[in-house]
Order: sequence, then C-alpha cells, then structure tokens
Amino acid sequence: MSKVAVFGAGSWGTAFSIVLADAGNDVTIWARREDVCATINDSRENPDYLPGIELPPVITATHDPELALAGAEFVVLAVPSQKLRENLTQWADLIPRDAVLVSLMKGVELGTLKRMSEVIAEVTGAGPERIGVVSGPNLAMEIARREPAASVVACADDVVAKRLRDLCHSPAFRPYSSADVVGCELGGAYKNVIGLGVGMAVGLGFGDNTTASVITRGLAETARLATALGADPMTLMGLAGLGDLVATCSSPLSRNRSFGEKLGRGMTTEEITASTRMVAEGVKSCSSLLDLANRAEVYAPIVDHVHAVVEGKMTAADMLSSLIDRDTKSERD
Ligand SMILES: NC(=O)c1ccc[n+]([C@@H]2O[C@H](COP(=O)([O-])OP(=O)(O)OC[C@H]3O[C@@H](n4cnc5c(N)ncnc54)[C@H](O)[C@@H]3O)[C@@H](O)[C@H]2O)c1
Ligand SMILES: O=P(O)(O)OC[C@H](O)CO
Repeated sequence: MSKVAVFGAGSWGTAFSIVLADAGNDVTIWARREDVCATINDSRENPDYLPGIELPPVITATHDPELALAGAEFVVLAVPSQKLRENLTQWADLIPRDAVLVSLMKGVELGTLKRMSEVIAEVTGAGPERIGVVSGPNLAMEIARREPAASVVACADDVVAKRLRDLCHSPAFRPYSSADVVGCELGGAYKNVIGLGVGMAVGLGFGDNTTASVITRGLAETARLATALGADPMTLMGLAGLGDLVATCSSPLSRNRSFGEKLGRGMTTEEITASTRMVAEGVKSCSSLLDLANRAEVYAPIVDHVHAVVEGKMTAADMLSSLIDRDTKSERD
C-alpha cells in the first residue's frame, strides 16, 4: 500500500482516486473548496463532479496541502492545466523530496508552451525520474463506474514507470508503461482540440464520414507535431493517441466534444464557458498547440481552424468548408 496525495477534486482527480483506492492505496484528496472536502468526508460522494458514485472509505479529503502531502510517496496532480503553475508554486516546498509527481492533466501552458511535466520540473526542480504522466481513453464517469479501461503511465525512468503501473493497476483499470512522456502528453492535449472539431461537425448535423475524416486527419496532425518534438510515432497509434482520440470524439460524456457541439450549434465560447463549471482543456490548448506547431514549423490546419472558431473569427460551418477547400496533397504529407 502506498500513500498517495491527489491534488484536484474534480471529475478526474476523484475518479482516479477511486482507481488508486481499488488498487490498494491510501488516498488523500486535496480540494480547493472546503465544502467539497466536507461532502467527501461526510457523505462519501463528490456530487458536483461524479453524482451517484460512492467513494471507498480509504479516500479522505482535506483543504490543507501540508496534511495531504505528509508522508506522500506519490503526488498526483489533477487541476486545470492553466492553473497548475500557480497552485504548484504554493505546494512545492511541502512536497517530500523523494515523492514521484504524476500528471493527469491534458493541456499545454499558454505563453510558455510547456507541457505539464515541464511545468512540474520547472516549479519543483524534480528530475525526469520523479515525474510521470497518465494518459489514455479514460472518461472520468466511466472509470468511476468501474467500467473496464486501459491507459498509459509514462516516465523517462523505466523502474519508476513500472512502479506507477503497479500503483494504479486495479480490477477495472489496466495501465501500460511507457518511456515516451512527450508522446503521451501531446497525444492527450491534442485530442481535446480534435474533439472540439468533431463536436462542431456533430453540432452542424454532419454524420460519421465527417467525424471519421476529422479524427483520422487529426491523428495525422497530432503525430506530425509530436514526432517533430521528439515523440515516438507509435505512441500516437496507442492508448494515449488513437485510443484517447476515439473515446473523446465518440462520447457525449466528453466535455471537449460537447463544447464543440455547442459551437457547431452557434453558441459562442463565452456563452458555453459561462454555462459549465468543468474544464474543456482544448479551448485554451488550441492556442498553445498552434503556437507550438508554428514554432516547430509543423503544418497544423485542424488546430488552426478550431482555434479560429473558438476565438470567434470563423463559424464552424466555414471551418469545415475551408478545411475541404485547401489545396489537395498526398495523404502522407
Ligand atoms: N474528466 C475526465 O474525464 C478526464 C480524464 C483524463 C484527464 N483529464 C484531465 O484532468 C485534468 C483535470 O480535469 P477534470 O476533469 O478533473 O476537471 P474538472 O473541471 O472536473 O475539475 C477541475 C478541478 O480543478 C479545480 N480548480 C478549478 N480552478 C482551479 C484553480 N484555479 N486552482 C485550483 N483548482 C482549481 C476545480 O475546483 C475542480 O476540483 C484536465 O487536464 C483534464 O484534461 C480529465
Ligand atoms: O471530457 P474531456 O473531453 O476532457 O475528455 C476526458 C478524457 O480526457 C478522455 O480520455
């Protein structure tokens, strides 16, 4: 049994805490809101994010980071990507020096264009052997219901990747280890943007040919950028690439796909953002991924077009027409 601190009591932080508890660990969740801590501790539920799911007794919640981190062997981070730096800066000095930091987040920081593992390294000073990533087709509500699913746990250090694998292998959750942190993180961040694009197509009333085309060309685009930035292209064919893309783009549970669907029906980014408390990471990461692609001189037309719709500079209908109108080219280019 390991002692794990999970920072973030949203959908995924809470669902992954269930996985960790089912895998035999002692889990303390840090929640930003004290009322959420009280509800988790008293009612064994987190109704704002996972209504109807009973939390195992080994999960407790606290608003005190020091309490959450005392003796933690693993520190799991599950706050919105754009909020990681400001939060982690406050917690960094409290983190035990030998604890492994694990990112559950799927985004790229605006401005710095850093992946979450890079932000963690910068803020905490932890080396690559202390930083891991979990990414795969893992819609929180399905995981919380213990529906069978697989995922990838990546760390540059093979021994640590295997420790992470053991840490979260539960009766319903099967992790595979990998050394490709870059591929896993970029696969996870990029699929959110492709999910927005697919949602737009669905919102416009288009069918499976359109969505399959966006998904497949989205995967090509993801692999193009990720490999240019050092990823193994095979990672993008696996659970953290294709697997996550399929789950996000097929599921009405996906916040990114749902957000895109509303854009496709004519709502604005501001209207949709105001109507939900949950994070759709692609709305911000489309901007950082576009900047990352431009910096690496990688052609990224889907991210470019999704970004234009999110920014209100193009309608979803014009986006799809414009993507079709482009000069034709080889499928492999
Ligand atoms: N929900 C999923 O199915 C899922 C699955 C895999 C990965 N992820 C990734 O996990 C990360 C977290 O997503 P989530 O689904 O748990 O989001 P969520 O919207 O369900 O919850 C976000 C949590 O962060 C907290 N939060 C919001 N603003 C904050 C701030 N300024 N400082 C600190 N905490 C703040 C909220 O109170 C909430 O507890 C995202 O990067 C997401 O892409 C989500
Ligand atoms: O609800 P989404 O769109 O953030 O997707 C959740 C997970 O990342 C799916 O693996």
